[in-house]
Formats: sequence, structure tokens, C-alpha cells
Amino acid sequence: MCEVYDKWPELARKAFFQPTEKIDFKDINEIIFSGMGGSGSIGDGFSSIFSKTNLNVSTIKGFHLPESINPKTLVIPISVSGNTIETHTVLKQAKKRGCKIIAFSSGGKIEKFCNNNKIEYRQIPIVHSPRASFVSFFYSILNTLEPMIPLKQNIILKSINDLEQLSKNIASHKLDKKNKSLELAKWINNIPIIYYPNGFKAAAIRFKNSLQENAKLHAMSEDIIEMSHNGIVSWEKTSSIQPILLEGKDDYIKTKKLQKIVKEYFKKNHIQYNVISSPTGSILTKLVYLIYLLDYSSIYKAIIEKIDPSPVKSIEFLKKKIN
Ligand SMILES: O=P(O)(O)OC[C@H]1O[C@@H](O)[C@@H](O)[C@@H](O)[C@@H]1O
Repeated sequence: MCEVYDKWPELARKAFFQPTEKIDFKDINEIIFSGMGGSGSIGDGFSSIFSKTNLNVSTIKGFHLPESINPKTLVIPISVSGNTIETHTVLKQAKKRGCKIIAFSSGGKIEKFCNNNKIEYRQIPIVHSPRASFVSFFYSILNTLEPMIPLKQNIILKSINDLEQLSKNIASHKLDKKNKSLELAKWINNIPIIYYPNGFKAAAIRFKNSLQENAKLHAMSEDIIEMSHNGIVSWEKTSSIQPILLEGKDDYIKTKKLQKIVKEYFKKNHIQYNVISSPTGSILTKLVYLIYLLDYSSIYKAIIEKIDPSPVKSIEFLKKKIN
């Protein structure tokens, strides 16, 4: 799996410059992404990017579209395999309800349904597995939807350059003390809980999923602002759970204050925590930086534990039963 991750910056660049028919949907008031697991993280990432526009943007991870959808809703189903039952079901509902649609997959039932129903569709090749295909899918979708994306092209290119720079520190040919992903993987020796600020939900949930699928480890994630109203109380009891705080150098001032207080609280109560900071820059740079660093960490954690990160036998068991 490391070989694919070592190529992420290259795959991102290739996906963004791949010739594609770009699209600009007019007269829409809402965008709903639909996808599970890694494809759901793509939706979460786009939700953060679009949060700076006047569109309502959300991600559905499940079978149901909300009742409020209408022909001005743009539904974007994403499934790397193209066969995930939840995403396929949402696509069928969106068609029935007369929504605008563009779907992305490597083929499968989603491609077939779109072709049979003349629905806008783009095929993107799978790279290793749905979760390892993240960067190819993310930048291919950015490429296709570029006219609608509230980011200038130079900002998108900067995020790819930043991935290249990060790769020099965390890739698998550089397993020394400066490798931030490896150091985090070595630090994790119990169940981690990932606390995230506004905008970083995609990175936190993605890290939780990657630890679960790659390292076969229980993991949790929680919004730090919400945690300050409930989750913080659970630390009154001794626990072996390990807090990891995701932070951005330009987080909202009140969030920064809260992060500082939470860290003080942990120190006072002798709770060991870890902080992973994103660089300054666009929300795109911040998210892909964190996802790259943290995905590697989940793979290194698997390798440290002598676990093969690739197979996900339990998911296959469930899929066979539900499909
Ligand atoms: O992107 P698709 O193929 O719909 O998969 C969505 C998710 O399905 C799960 O069962 C796993 O395989 C995840 O790694 C994957 O991200």
C-alpha cells in the first residue's frame, strides 16, 4: 500500500490535469454529495470547500436523500467501486426526484445506471483500493467541477505542491525520527480519540476510518467545540484512550482559546495528548495535507503491529450479506 501513497502527489497532479469535460451546473441552490467511507470523506472535503459559497452543501452517508430535495438540488454520488449499495440507492432516488446529477466511479452498477438513464457521469480509474484512490478521485472531481469550485487554479496547484513537499518528510523511503506520520504511529498504543476544529471534520473522520481499516484499530472522532460541552467530562475518569488534537494555525480565535484550555486541562490531569497541526493556506491544502499525513500514520501503525493494511475481511463479510 505504501507504494501507492508514495505516489499520491504525482497521482493528484495527473488527475487534475487529465483532459475531462468540465461542467458548471447553473440554477442550483443545494449540493448533496453521497458516498460511504473514503468516498464519504471526499464529500466531507468538498462540503468544507463549498462552505464559503451561498449554497447549502452536505454529505449523505447512507440510503436516504432528505425530503427537501428538488430539481434545483445537485446530487453528486461518488463510489470508487461503483457498486456500493447506499450510493447506488441514493443515485436512483435522485433520478426519480428529478434532481440534477453528476456521478463518479471506476465503473460498476453506478456507471451502468448512469449510461442507461443518460445521467452525467465520469469514470475515474481505481488505484489499489477505494481508500487509496482518495487523491485520484478528489483531484479528478476538482478538475471536472472546476468552474463551480470557489478556489482559483493556483490555489489548487499549491495544494499539490504542498503534498509533494510533505511527501519528502513522510514517505516510506524516509523512515527516520523526522517522519511525522511514523512518529505519530509509534505514539499510538491504545484507542485514539481525534478532536477536530471547524472545517477539519473530513480529516478527522478519514483518520478514524483509516486507523480502523488499515491498522484494524478502534478509533473515535469528536468536534472539539461539542466536546467542551460533554466529552470533556469523560476525562474525569482514568482512561487509556489517547487524545489527538487536529489544529490549524489560523483556526477561529475562540476555537484556539478552547484548544489551549483543553490542553491545559489534559496537562493538569496528567493525560498524554498529541497535536497534529496543518499548515496555513487554503482549506484544500489543509485537508489534503492532514489526510496524507494521517493516512500514512495508519499504514505505519499497521506495519508496526505486523498487520497487513490492505485486506478488510469484515467489510467483505457484511457486503456479501447486504448486497
Ligand atoms: O468508494 P466505494 O467503492 O463506494 O467504497 C466505499 C467504502 O466502502 C467500504 O466498504 C470500504 O471498502 C471502504 O474502504 C470504502 O471507502
